[in-house]
Amino acid sequence: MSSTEVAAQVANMYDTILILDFGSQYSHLITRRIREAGVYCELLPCTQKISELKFKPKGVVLSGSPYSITDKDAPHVDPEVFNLGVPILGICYGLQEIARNLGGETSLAVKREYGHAELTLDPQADHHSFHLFQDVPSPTNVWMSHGDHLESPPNDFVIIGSTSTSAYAAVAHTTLPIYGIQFHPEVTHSVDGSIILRNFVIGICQCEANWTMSSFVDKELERIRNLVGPTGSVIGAVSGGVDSTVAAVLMKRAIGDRFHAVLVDNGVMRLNECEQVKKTLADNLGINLTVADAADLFLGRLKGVTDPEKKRKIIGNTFIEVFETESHRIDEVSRQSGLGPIEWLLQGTLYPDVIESISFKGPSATIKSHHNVGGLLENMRLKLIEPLRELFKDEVRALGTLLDIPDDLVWRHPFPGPGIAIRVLGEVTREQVEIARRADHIYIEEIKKAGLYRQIAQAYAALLPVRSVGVMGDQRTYEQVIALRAVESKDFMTADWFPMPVETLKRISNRIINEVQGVNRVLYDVSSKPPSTIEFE
Ligand SMILES: Nc1ncnc2c1ncn2[C@@H]1O[C@H](COP(=O)(O)OP(=O)(O)OP(=O)(O)O)[C@@H](O)[C@H]1O
Ligand SMILES: O=c1[nH]c(=O)c2[nH+]cn([C@@H]3O[C@H](COP(=O)(O)O)[C@@H](O)[C@H]3O)c2[nH]1
Ligand SMILES: NC(=O)CC[C@H](N)C(=O)O
Ligand SMILES: [Mg+2]
Repeated sequence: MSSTEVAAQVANMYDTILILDFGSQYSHLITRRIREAGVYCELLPCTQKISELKFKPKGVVLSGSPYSITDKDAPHVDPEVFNLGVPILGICYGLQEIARNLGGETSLAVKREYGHAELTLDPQADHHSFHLFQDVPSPTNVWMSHGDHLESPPNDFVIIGSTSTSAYAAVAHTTLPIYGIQFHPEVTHSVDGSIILRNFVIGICQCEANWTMSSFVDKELERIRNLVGPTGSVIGAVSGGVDSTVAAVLMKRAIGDRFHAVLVDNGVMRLNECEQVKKTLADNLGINLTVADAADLFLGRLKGVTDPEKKRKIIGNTFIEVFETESHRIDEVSRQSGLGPIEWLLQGTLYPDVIESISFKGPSATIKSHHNVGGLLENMRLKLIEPLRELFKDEVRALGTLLDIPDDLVWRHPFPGPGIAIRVLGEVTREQVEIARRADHIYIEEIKKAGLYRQIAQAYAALLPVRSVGVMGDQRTYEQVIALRAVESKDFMTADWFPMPVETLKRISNRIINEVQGVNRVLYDVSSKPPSTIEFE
């Protein structure tokens, strides 16, 4: 089954809003806000042919765009969208696109408008039974980001809101449920933006607000069972991270022991991590788990390697090799015990990955080659099952809580596939991994003690490939340096360094230097992303 077919399956189970993406940097936020209103929505590129749509939306949102509507190569929507007979909301470029299709006029603005604006509502002007601005005070603060504007709206459109610089900041058709707004309701700077979007999807499109994690669980369990059938078996790699754990627990609920989880001990996991994951997943959550001990194999292949990309490639390729060997073994055992062959591979793909891959803007430049299980499929001839592909990270966390996964796992910071290997700069040896591991363990322990863990998106200790001079017990030391990294981030695409309290830093530095042999200096990383990245390699 193709991934669009899977998406359509889900879209057909809920009242769904279709968001057509013209490449705006805020498009995914429209999706977020609508989901927060409890309504399911799908983001598709603006080039989507309406006749090829696999579900019937209850309403359509046209996003903003970096293009100017007057550009020769500007993207345009399939005009059939206006014949769907469902409500339409155009945001910024989307408004201009509505005007272009329905006979209005747009032009390049004299001056760009970026930032706050005060929107004054004209309640008289909205003739529809449900008002787009229901419960919104007038004036209200909105966020503008545009160069072009409406010169005149199409026939039968009236103004329902304006600002001092935009006469047509909000317009509506007098009889049809078609709306256009020049500002961005999806960004938090538009203070009543969420209410406006909720008014559109629930009040105007009349969607049922049934997108909740508990309804998702019921429907998803049913979908998985139908997909896999009464005898099918599924295999999946689990890391102990949030995504793979939630996906694994969902599979366990759906098909029990016909789901086989594999944890690869690559020798570069955190301190005691493999034992802990085994305890939680197998002992507490009852998942059918195999731990493949491949630490020697990984560390052997990493010997003498210092180049970050080479390390990543070695770990990625070795991971695939180990996982394949394990899955053949499990397949064999499964056949012999009468459970049937393994036909499916579980992946913890999330919605941001899906958005990225269908992005209207196309793929972005490779900064680092991320290791995940994507490379497995070609050789394995397994069908893919991705129960989280409709969810954002915070939805995955909510789902995890609902599935009774312990809090410390649900709120765990992300951990990269290549693990500590990309946090030990220079050659990765067993001894170096051990130093980084111990320092990291102390660091995280103290962050938790200080009650800061949840405020931080990701924190870890890296071991730098340099030595510095120190003095301990009147003796000269010449030892290594630990760098502490902690960042705040929503999506890990951009990040700011976390302002760690000085007292906490003092305690951490003191403990690391005293307790971790081989370290005599601790630094705190104050670089944001960009221009740095979150990981050192
Ligand atoms: N050591 C490992 N053993 C088995 N599978 C792994 C290992 N490391 C990574 N994976 C696989 O690679 C996938 C991608 O890793 P990723 O870190 O993005 O997700 P995660 O670990 O599930 O969650 P999180 O993002 O919270 O760390 C995991 O979901 C898991 O399937
Ligand atoms: O599963 C993963 N496999 C990888 O190879 C990998 N490399 C980086 N990361 C994580 O991605 C986020 C962004 O990291 P960077 O700013 O270093 O690119 C951060 O959360 C990183 O921890 C990885 N995750
Ligand atoms: N944010 C937007 O959608 C901007 C649309 C268009 N690029 C403009 O400048 O008006
Ligand atoms: Mg991980």
